[in-house]
Amino acid sequence: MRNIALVTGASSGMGKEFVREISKKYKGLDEIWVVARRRERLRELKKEIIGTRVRILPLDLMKEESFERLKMVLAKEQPVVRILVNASGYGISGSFEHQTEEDAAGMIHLNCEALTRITYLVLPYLRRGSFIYQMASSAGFAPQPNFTVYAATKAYVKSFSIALRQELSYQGIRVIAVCPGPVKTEFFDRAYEQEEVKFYKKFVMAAPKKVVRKAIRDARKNKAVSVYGMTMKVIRVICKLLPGRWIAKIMGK
Ligand SMILES: NC(=O)C1=CN([C@@H]2O[C@H](COP(=O)(O)OP(=O)(O)OC[C@H]3O[C@@H](n4cnc5c(N)ncnc54)[C@H](OP(=O)(O)O)[C@@H]3O)[C@@H](O)[C@H]2O)C=CC1
Ligand SMILES: CC(=O)[C@H](N)C(=O)O
Repeated sequence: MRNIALVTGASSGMGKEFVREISKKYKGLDEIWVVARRRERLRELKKEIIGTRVRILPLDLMKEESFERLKMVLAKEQPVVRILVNASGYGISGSFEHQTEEDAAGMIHLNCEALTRITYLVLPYLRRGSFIYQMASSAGFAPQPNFTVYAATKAYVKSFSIALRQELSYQGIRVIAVCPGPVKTEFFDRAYEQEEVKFYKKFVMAAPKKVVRKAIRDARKNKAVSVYGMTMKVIRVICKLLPGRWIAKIMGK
């Protein structure tokens, strides 16, 4: 029986960092399966990882055939998935009306639908003691004008993860919603292509390695949500205390 970890969004940012950390921190894994569109990036990562085999699955999770392919590979290999990390995702900032229809729908497609389908496909291969890391965001704590669709997708991921965690707790499978604030990755190149990254985001920008290490520690403590940094923890409490429409008003200004 082969024990594996499956990481989506592994070609950059937090997905890539998860692969690095998993290879060091989880003993007894035979393989790490890495998913993203950029094959070259995945090859570079494979070369870097020592001690655990890396299997490259160059898949576009916006395309139907990718799910068929993953389903087939899982059915053929019959692995035990010890860790699933859903880190593929993107965001586009700016007002809803100035966004392209493709992007507005695309964020929902990748951040919500693909993440849900991957979780569903992998579920039969998880066992007692397995972990699911879902990349949500602090953007999921409250509605965010000018990041409207993105924040809504992350509210979905957070809600989905917390409910699923409860459902799977009886099988001894742990689900954690990872909810960092701004993290220094390529995410911002695409998200803020049309405008400057907000100064307060630059101010609290975290290193991906620290966010991922904290997520792994929190998952081991069986936490439902992982939030990196004091600022984001305070923001989370504020978002719990104030009505969403107030937060939206403040953020909108
Ligand atoms: N950076 C931040 O501040 C924060 C990010 N997050 C969330 O964390 C997750 C990871 O983000 P981060 O690491 O920052 O971003 P990156 O842009 O660095 O990484 C995104 C990953 O998603 C993959 N991806 C994008 N589109 C597709 C697709 N169609 N099919 C398959 N894979 C795809 C990319 O690979 P490729 O292009 O090769 O396909 C890449 O590996 C996202 O869900 C993001 O929303 C949450 C909180 C904060
Ligand atoms: C990109 C993110 O998800 C981050 N939490 C932010 O709000 O900037």
